[in-house]
Amino acid sequence: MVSRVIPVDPFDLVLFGATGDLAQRKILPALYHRFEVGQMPEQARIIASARSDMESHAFREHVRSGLRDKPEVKAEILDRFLERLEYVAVDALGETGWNCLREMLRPDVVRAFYLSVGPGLFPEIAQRLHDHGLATPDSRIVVEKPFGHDLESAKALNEGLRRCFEERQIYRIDHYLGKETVQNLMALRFANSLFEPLWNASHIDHVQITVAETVGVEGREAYYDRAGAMRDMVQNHLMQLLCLTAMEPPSKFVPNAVRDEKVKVIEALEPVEPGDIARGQYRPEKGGDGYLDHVGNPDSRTESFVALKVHVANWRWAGVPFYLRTGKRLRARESEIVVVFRDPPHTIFPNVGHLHGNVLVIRLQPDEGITLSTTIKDPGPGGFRLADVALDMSFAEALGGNVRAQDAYERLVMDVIRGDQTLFMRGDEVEAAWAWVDPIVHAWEDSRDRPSPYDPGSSGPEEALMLMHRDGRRWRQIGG
Ligand SMILES: NC(=O)C1=CN([C@@H]2O[C@H](COP(=O)(O)OP(=O)(O)OC[C@H]3O[C@@H](n4cnc5c(N)ncnc54)[C@H](OP(=O)(O)O)[C@@H]3O)[C@@H](O)[C@H]2O)C=CC1
Ligand SMILES: O=C1O[C@H](COP(=O)(O)O)[C@@H](O)[C@H](O)[C@H]1O
Repeated sequence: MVSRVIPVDPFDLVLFGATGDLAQRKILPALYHRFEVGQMPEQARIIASARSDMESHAFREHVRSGLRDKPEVKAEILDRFLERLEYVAVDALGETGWNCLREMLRPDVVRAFYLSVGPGLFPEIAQRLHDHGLATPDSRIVVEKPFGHDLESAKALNEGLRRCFEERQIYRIDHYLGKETVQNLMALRFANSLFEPLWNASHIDHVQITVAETVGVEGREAYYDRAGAMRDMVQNHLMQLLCLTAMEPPSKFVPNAVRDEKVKVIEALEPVEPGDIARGQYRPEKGGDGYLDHVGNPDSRTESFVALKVHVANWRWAGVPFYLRTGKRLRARESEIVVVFRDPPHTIFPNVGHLHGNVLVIRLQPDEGITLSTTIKDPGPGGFRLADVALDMSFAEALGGNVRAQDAYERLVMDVIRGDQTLFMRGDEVEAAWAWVDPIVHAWEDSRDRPSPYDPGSSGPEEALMLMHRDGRRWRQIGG
């Protein structure tokens, strides 16, 4: 299956923080790929910007050296892509560069400002874009995560941005929303008639959402030690996965209809009981370093793992627990949503042993796909026995081996140019998520308790396993 690429309108994309890690590792490669597939029209231009003083050709060489060794990058296409790049030095906190930037921008194309800089600079840059006359009524501003450290700081960021831009112009990135399978979750639920009638407390026993990473906190130690897993991952990525799993069908697939439904889920979340949370911090590896060494803070009480049981208090989900967990240095890199259906109300097959029954696994990464386990008759000779089998669908295989999956940033940047906010978080959504997270992290900060240590390469601390065991349930094995 080959999908047709529709070019977007001509644009000027100003990338602040263009020399930084995220821009080099994610945003510029994403733009290269959209160029390669023909989604960028002739008149599309990327204006890279940071404080460092350099000429455009030096910046292009910098980008070339980061991209040219990637196996999927073609030298001749890279040359043509680099011609679309200009560089201008701008100090977000001073006056340098703003006039130059204004002169470069064209009046008759889509104008977008991507702020790949620390969140402390968001209001500063928004204000200067406004004061220097660069922000037009139709221009767009894109901001990276973290969107605040708590409710108060998120409100301050929203106020800072809204002084200069309207909500319809603000694109708050959560890159999980750009992942193919995350969007497939909506397609699965709302483009099929099979699942939705069963998608409620009458038929679903519980839901598990796991985002497990093998990496530690390397490279972002200072930020992470202030944030921890709850702020870094649960407040945004896991919250979004929970919302898309639990929300009511929106009336249309349009930004505010989708986002209204997500906000209702967040507002329906019950406060979490302290006994329903497990926190962990990874130990030193044999002969190596652990979390405390990595962040250079022997007293750190920041969690690199968290698991929690969450309830969505509404008719659809009454009594259905959602178990969430995420952590660093775990056994495997694996993100999935597992929907465990209730057992049949009555079994006509005695002595069949324990089976898993119907479990729908939506795999976000790696090997994106969907598996539905069902119970069938075991074809073996030993009488009437039952067995679990998986109906397995890997997207890579289903869509043809030669289709390269789009990276989340590719989709999101092009959605900005198209002016589609569906996959971006609205201001009230972010604030609602912080309002739910704040009491949890503040309680940790007020207590002297430490997170439980866990071994690198494991599934997290024992307490996380107990969270489900005591309810008579089990996590799906990470990397299993
Ligand atoms: N890196 C990652 O994996 C992820 C990052 N993010 C978020 O993305 C944003 C950028 O992160 P990252 O790329 O890692 O950060 P870096 O520290 O690597 O880069 C920061 C960029 O901002 C520029 N900058 C800093 N101060 C100023 C200033 N006063 N005026 C103009 N430009 C300035 C820097 O360039 P110069 O020094 O030349 O001015 C540099 O280009 C952050 O909000 C981060 O939280 C989100 C998810 C993942
Ligand atoms: O936003 C973040 O996400 C990454 C995980 O993203 P993935 O696409 O690789 O799953 C995480 O490592 C990082 O700590 C966090 O800030």
